[in-house]
Amino acid sequence: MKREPVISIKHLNHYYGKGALRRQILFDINLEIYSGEIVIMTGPSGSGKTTLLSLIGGLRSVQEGSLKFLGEELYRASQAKLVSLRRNIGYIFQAHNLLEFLTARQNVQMAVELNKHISQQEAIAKAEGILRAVGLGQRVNYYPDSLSGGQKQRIAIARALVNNPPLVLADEPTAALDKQSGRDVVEIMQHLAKEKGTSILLVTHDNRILDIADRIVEMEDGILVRQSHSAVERKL
Ligand SMILES: Nc1ncnc2c1ncn2[C@@H]1O[C@H](COP(=O)(O)OP(=O)(O)OP(=O)(O)O)[C@@H](O)[C@H]1O
Repeated sequence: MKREPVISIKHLNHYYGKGALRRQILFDINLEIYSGEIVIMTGPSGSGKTTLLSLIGGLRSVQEGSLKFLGEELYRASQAKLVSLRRNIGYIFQAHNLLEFLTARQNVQMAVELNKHISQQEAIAKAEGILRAVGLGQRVNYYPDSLSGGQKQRIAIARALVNNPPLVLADEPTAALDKQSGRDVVEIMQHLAKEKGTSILLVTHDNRILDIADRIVEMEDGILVRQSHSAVERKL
């Protein structure tokens, strides 16, 4: 039986600008990501990685080609469909985007309460549970300001994963961290993803974390120039 990919991209092109200023940024991208796979995307600055990530995340409209998330076509999808898609994706960015006036637990709890009609007690229990899983059980009532960069990034991971999304998108999650904190952060992501069967697409310049990937894809001038085949595809 052929497994349905979480993400399936075919002949995707993308352009910025209008008229004479219109410039093609992505060229004929083809990529599939399967359930539970960790895919790392590398490539020089300006090669189009963030653009591709934002298209996959439903943060931009697909202009040309096909991009399917769990079998649902995003090309010509309505805004309402994109909004509902975003609920199924966890986002982790370099700037962790935590709310400074909320504690670690409240930052995570808010993500739970946005998505589901569950009681406050349940939301608190879920938030505290995942904060323990990322090693912050002793810090649930701390404000981000009083935590280290690595600890803040772990809150962002907890927030991205707390609703068990099928896909997590991470853009340079270790860029602001020292070597050990960066390593800890990606190992926590790897561990939680494998435990829950979450797929992760992670953009990075950080060569020290490439070994956590099941597959590495490389972007150059808007073209996916190299991609190793995943174990899942090899088995098909
Ligand atoms: N909103 C925009 N409008 C016009 N051009 C843009 C826009 N966003 C990005 N670009 C251009 O598109 C190209 C690809 O940018 P993108 O941010 O996707 O690359 P990247 O590989 O993620 O780079 P980095 O590693 O530096 O984050 C760059 O030349 C950039 O200047």
